[in-house]
Amino acid sequence: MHDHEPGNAAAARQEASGLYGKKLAFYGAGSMAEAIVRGLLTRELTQPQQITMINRADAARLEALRSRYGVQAPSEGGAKLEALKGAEIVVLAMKPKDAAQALRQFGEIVRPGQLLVSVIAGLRIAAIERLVGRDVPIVRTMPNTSSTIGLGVTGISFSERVSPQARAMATAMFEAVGTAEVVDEPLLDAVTAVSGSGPAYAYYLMEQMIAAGQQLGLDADAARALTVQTLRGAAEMVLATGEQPAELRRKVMSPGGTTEAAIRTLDAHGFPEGVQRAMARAAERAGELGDSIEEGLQSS
Ligand SMILES: NC(=O)C1=CN([C@@H]2O[C@H](COP(=O)(O)OP(=O)(O)OC[C@H]3O[C@@H](n4cnc5c(N)ncnc54)[C@H](OP(=O)(O)O)[C@@H]3O)[C@@H](O)[C@H]2O)C=CC1
Ligand SMILES: O=C(O)[C@@H]1CCC=N1
Repeated sequence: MHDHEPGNAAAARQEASGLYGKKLAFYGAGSMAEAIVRGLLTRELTQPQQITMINRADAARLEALRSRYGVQAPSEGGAKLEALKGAEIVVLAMKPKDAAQALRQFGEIVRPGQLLVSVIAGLRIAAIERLVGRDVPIVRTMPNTSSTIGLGVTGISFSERVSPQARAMATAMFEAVGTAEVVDEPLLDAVTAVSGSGPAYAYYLMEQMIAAGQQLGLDADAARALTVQTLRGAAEMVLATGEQPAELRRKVMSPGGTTEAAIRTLDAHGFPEGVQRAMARAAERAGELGDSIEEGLQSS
């Protein structure tokens, strides 16, 4: 799937990651699972026949995944369980509200040596251990959907049981679809607020800029093209120059000019405080999701 590089680059990545040839089961086959699968296949880190995607009920979704990626996506219950049992790496990728039940089911069939990788917001390593056993190595992560195009960023933390090789493999899995930062587990809720949910803030800003551009007389296509390239260019400028965003902003803001007028208006409408409050609330919500999963485990 990767057209513009010599085959030996893919082979080097495959060797470095240790993922190639490993059986991967995605327990949950929604947006986030698809983003990772697509990224892994595009980077040729593994092959479609090594991947099984499992959901609860949506057969049309499974058919779409089979035809889009050539992965295994069984619809029959026994085959789903077999795939979970047989996988060397199981990626937990259902919504937090569905996690307790799914983990309970997995706890009955888990076998030693399997590596569990969770992408579930809020779900703590201790809660996973309670159901599947303390001997199972667990990787808790917070990726984002930009993994689809290899531009994701993922926060990662490990339980004590994760071996150095498994740490390297899990990190390589997410580096294959972007960049990865290892953080202490409690910081994953902050990562969720910054980069897990973050693409949505950028899209929301784009929505508002496109709508405002249209109000100012641009047609929809022009407003979209100008907005998207502007945000892309701004992100690339921060990376390419290494300068602080505040510094780059000052270079755009001529004294008494249009940008200053706009930024003052944003400040008057509470933009900085709004962003800070929004992200604090996202982090808090991640904690609440974790709490509610643990309450579900207690009531079982
Ligand atoms: N979307 C995002 O931007 C990000 C999401 N995440 C995390 O990823 C996880 C998944 O999110 P997302 O992909 O958006 O969610 P989706 O709703 O798109 O997908 C959830 C998937 O889980 C499946 N599922 C639910 N319960 C079970 C079960 N008991 N057994 C098997 N499959 C099950 C669903 O199947 P069915 O449709 O058949 O019910 C569906 O395929 C969440 O925990 C979220 O916190 C993390 C980072 C970013
Ligand atoms: O909104 C959510 O809960 C998930 C976690 C981060 C992005 N999507």
